[in-house]
Amino acid sequence: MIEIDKISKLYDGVAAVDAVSMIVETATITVIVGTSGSGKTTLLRMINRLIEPSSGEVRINGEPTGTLPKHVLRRRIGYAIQGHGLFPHHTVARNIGAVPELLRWPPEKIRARVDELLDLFSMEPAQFRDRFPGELSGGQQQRVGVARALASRPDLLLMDEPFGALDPIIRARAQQDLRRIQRALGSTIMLVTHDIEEAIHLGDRVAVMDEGRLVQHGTPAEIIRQPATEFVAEMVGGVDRPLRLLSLVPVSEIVVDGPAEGEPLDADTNLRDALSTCLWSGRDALPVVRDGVPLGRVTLDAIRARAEGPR
Ligand SMILES: Nc1ncnc2c1ncn2[C@@H]1O[C@H](COP(=O)(O)OP(=O)(O)OP(=O)(O)O)[C@@H](O)[C@H]1O
Repeated sequence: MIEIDKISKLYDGVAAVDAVSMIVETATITVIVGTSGSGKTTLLRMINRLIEPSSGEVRINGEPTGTLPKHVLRRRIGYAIQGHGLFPHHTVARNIGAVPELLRWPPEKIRARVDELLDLFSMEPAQFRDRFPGELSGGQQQRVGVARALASRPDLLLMDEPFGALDPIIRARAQQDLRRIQRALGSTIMLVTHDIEEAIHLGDRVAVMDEGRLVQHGTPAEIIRQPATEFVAEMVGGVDRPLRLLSLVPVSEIVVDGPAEGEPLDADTNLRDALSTCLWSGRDALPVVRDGVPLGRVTLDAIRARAEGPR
């Protein structure tokens, strides 16, 4: 568990971050979202002490970060930034293994860890292990950057706009991958973005910053349904709120017995995508499968009811 306790940063008497407190549970993703200049990056960097707080404290599993030597802290907290920061003259394997190497893990253990991470990121180890960053696509470089930050199994991974440089289609894939990998490894992640859609898709918890203050901290559904301030309401927008709610629910939640025609949907597909499939293909029910096994069907009426009704 990470406890952020009334942390502030003043620059010339002006608060870039103003008494922010929050608790981040282990094995969850917290997304910090806000407009430019709201203090997101400053908050993130105070956690690994790249920026010294003016006041307040951060505790990792009960231990105040202020008492840990910086090099120990950096090992316990991974940091991934936009642009990846890969070493261009080192292979993918050396880049990913950089921290384990520093920690003097035995070579076979490093190699196994590198291959495990490459596998998780859908990059065939034999094909990618010995390449250099310049021989990878932007999306692949981004994955190697995140794999490197996860390699030593940090207590916490901080990510600052990790997908900012990716085009929208790869970006959606990269977000899904991160979610899958975070679940598989049980990692604790704090991620900064200015993109509310990204926050809603990725976060177990969303923290909204405005002018240095934390104005709301809650689940994506809470942020959408009960925005705490005008600012949050504006950020999440009012018009397509039903669609946003649908994007939080998998079809498995409203699947019912019975047949339906056509291409099936996977049980993890969200209702927003299911709705667009219905509308696009002109069907009022879709078959649902999990791992290729039929589960039943999802109906257009049930999706509509879910969009309208309170939960
Ligand atoms: N070293 C500094 N000296 C003075 N002011 C600073 C410094 N670093 C940041 N600030 C100010 O603190 C505020 C918060 O900056 P921060 O970079 O945390 O915002 P942000 O939400 O991450 O913005 P962005 O999305 O644009 O990166 C801004 O007003 C910024 O100008």
